[in-house]
Amino acid sequence: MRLRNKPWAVKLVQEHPESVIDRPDPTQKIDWSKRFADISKPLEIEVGPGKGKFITTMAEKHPEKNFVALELQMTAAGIILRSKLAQNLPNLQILCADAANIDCFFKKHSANTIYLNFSDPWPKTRHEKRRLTYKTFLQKYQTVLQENGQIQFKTDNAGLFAYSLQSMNNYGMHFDFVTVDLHNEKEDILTSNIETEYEHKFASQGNPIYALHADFGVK
Ligand SMILES: C[S@@+](CC[C@H](N)C(=O)[O-])C[C@H]1O[C@@H](n2cnc3c(N)ncnc32)[C@H](O)[C@@H]1O
Repeated sequence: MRLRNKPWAVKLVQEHPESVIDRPDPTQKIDWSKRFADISKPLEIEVGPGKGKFITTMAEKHPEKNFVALELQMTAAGIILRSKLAQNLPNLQILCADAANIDCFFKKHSANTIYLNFSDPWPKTRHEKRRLTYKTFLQKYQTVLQENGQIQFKTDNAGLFAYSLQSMNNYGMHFDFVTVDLHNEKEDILTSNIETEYEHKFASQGNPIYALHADFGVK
């Protein structure tokens, strides 16, 4: 998804370096202890949050955790920042960067969950390496996640879901939860689900939502 460029979003990002790290140097680790009031809280990362409904809702509901929104597009980063400021979410930081460098920005084994929500499907075989569940991405997530840390993935795209199951299985990951119809799951699963913008759109069109939780097992 490519958002139309919004000059106000770029300006807002530039005015708030305390909340957004804009295209950092991948050779330098980020000192997150300078950005979160309490670094001992569990850290959760969403890769590709888009306009950020999921991550801002999570940050609001879970003040006992720290969140990082890792988003490629500056306009999306600005939209998330606007919500962060409006909702007053000190436990949310925005990292405007490519997830291909995720292992450069976080200490080893420092996060306990990585969320991949409605990632771009890149259906052409020649673009396989860009899919956020390609093996090189899985390897980087493994570096960043704690032992028993989880990847939580949701999509409306059957092809990307099948591909991701296969890619994670080939990598030796364990599946803790898999569904091909998240919105018709049991009540407790439904009540804990936080919808994303894409999820709301596709589910309201009657499309099934696929989801999985997977971990790398104890190394
Ligand atoms: C299809 S949108 C989904 C947005 C949101 N997660 C949702 O469910 O509504 C995918 C988002 O992932 C971001 N993205 C794609 N590749 C990325 C990468 N390598 N690193 C960081 N963000 C990425 C895009 O900029 C876009 O905002």
